[in-house]
Amino acid sequence: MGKKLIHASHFTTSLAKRSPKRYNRLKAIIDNDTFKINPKNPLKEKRLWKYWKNRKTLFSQINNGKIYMTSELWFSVTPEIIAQFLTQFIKSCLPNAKCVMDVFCGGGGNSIQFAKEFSRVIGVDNNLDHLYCTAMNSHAYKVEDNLWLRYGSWSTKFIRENESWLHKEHIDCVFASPPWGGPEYLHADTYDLETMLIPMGITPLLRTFKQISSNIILFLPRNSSLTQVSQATREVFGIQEKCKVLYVKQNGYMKGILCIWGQPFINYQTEGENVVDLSDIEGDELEKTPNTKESTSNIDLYDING
Ligand SMILES: C[S@@+](CC[C@H](N)C(=O)[O-])C[C@H]1O[C@@H](n2cnc3c(N)ncnc32)[C@H](O)[C@@H]1O
Repeated sequence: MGKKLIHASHFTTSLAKRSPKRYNRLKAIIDNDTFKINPKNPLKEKRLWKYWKNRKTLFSQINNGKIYMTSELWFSVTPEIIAQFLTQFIKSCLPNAKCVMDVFCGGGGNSIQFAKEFSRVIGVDNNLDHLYCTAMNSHAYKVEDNLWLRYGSWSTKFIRENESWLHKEHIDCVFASPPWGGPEYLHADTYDLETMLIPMGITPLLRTFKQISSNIILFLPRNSSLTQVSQATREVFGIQEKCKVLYVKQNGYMKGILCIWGQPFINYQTEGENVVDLSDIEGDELEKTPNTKESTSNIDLYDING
């Protein structure tokens, strides 16, 4: 199944055998350990200092000197506590799940946590440097046995060309943290999910995911338009379908929202004492805000504090 999938445990050797051209592009990076983070050498790029200061929130293992990052990954990786929460949430709602797909897997922030709980995790990314970082980082967390990686650009064409093995995988849940367009996303009052999200708007993106699994989770900017979330839900899944939105806060700072589709997730009580074991995270149902009345009546809002 999925001949083009590369097992994370032998990512570089498999890449060298199967795609020598791609391997040659990475060779100098591999030989020089370019992306390996030395915890004793703070980053030189000023714009990354704040991420460096909080590096342990991204990967708790980072000070052990086994984590690999590109410049872009510093502001892209999902903080570990959020990735852990999400994994536990999926596990609680889908206790028999085996296979989770992480589209746009970046440096493996999510894939690694998924691989701790699920026996088959498939990470997809169109940046070979990032796939390499994910593979190396999975070694740091000793979860490489459960992780397979696929180089490719997510699109309707990708689905068409990979339809056969994607269906054979029986993917229980698709998670995606698509690029938000860099830290500039915060300059807009409302983040337009149809025009600002990369590589496509929320509606076409959901259509691609729906072909793979009915359980879908997206990590989106905190200022995302809920009206668009609601409209996309109706357009892609029909008027009866609901979307659960979790507001994710870390140390009081809103990091983003998790938009969740699929009956097992919607039916699961994300409040009170029945919430998954969140360690120091708790869930409380939020009052619907005034601008989210009728047009977003198919959305349930919750607040998650880390
Ligand atoms: C926000 S990051 C994901 C971070 C990841 N969740 C983590 O915790 O490390 C988005 C990723 O999407 C990838 N990407 C951008 N466009 C893509 C496309 N068309 N197909 C696949 N991956 C893409 C980027 O290379 C980047 O690694």
